[in-house]
Amino acid sequence: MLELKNINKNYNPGTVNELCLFENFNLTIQDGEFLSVVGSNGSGKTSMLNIICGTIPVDSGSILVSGTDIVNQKDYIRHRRIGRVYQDPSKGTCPSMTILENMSIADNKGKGYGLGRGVNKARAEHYREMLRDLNLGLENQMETKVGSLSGGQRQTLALLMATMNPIEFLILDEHTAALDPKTAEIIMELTDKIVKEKKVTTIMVTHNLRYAVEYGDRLIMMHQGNAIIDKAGEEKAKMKVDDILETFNRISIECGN
Ligand SMILES: Nc1ncnc2c1ncn2[C@@H]1O[C@H](COP(=O)(O)OP(=O)(O)OP(=O)(O)O)[C@@H](O)[C@H]1O
Repeated sequence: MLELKNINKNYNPGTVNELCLFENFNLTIQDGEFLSVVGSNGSGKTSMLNIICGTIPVDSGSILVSGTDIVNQKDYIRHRRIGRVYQDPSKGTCPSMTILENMSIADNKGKGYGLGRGVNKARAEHYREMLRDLNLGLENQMETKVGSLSGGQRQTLALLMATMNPIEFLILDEHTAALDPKTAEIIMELTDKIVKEKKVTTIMVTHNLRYAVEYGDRLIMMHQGNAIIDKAGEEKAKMKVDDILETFNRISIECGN
């Protein structure tokens, strides 16, 4: 179980740009839950992910993983149990290295081999099988530099690399936003397959309301650092895109936008 407890976060404290984003923010995510997160620009979605990953510190509060507070744990330690895929397909992979080299580095993550562990025939064959499953023909391009792949191919590889080793949390930060509709659909189907197979606790931030409604077993909507909608189970299954749009429209009117 992942628990954010009484999280407080001020950006630029003591300056004219001070922003109190989270004030006693609480969120509990069950093991194996697939949580979709929607919300307007600036509502705090990415900040929440960064707080979980440890890339930004909190002012106060706890982040409990199975009851242990990791709030002071360094980000590189937390990353051992987290796979993260970003909006930008160029993040999460190294463009000047081949597919094979990229996969080898991802495979070595958290295993303490450093860069010294080479790729033997068996490992290369294992990667080839994983790539073959994607049906993108990447298994025949293992010596191709990742920088020459299309955005969709690269994002697929980034997702595969983020999840190829056992992880406890999969963090998806608008990971389909830069893709064309067909490729985005492929990535979402692959995401769903991976989440179900690995039963990994997943947090997916998306502006695609249809994906938020169709995928996952819980949905929250963020607004000014709060979760103003939180639906799971039957309630989530019954949700429609129009329900979320209605709330979006209501809060924009309330905020005078
Ligand atoms: N490092 C930072 N320093 C100062 N302010 C920040 C920082 N990161 C985010 N913010 C501010 O915090 C607020 C929330 O930003 P955040 O990126 O978390 O929102 P978001 O919901 O992910 O938005 P979007 O949908 O546009 O990606 C914004 O007002 C943003 O300007």
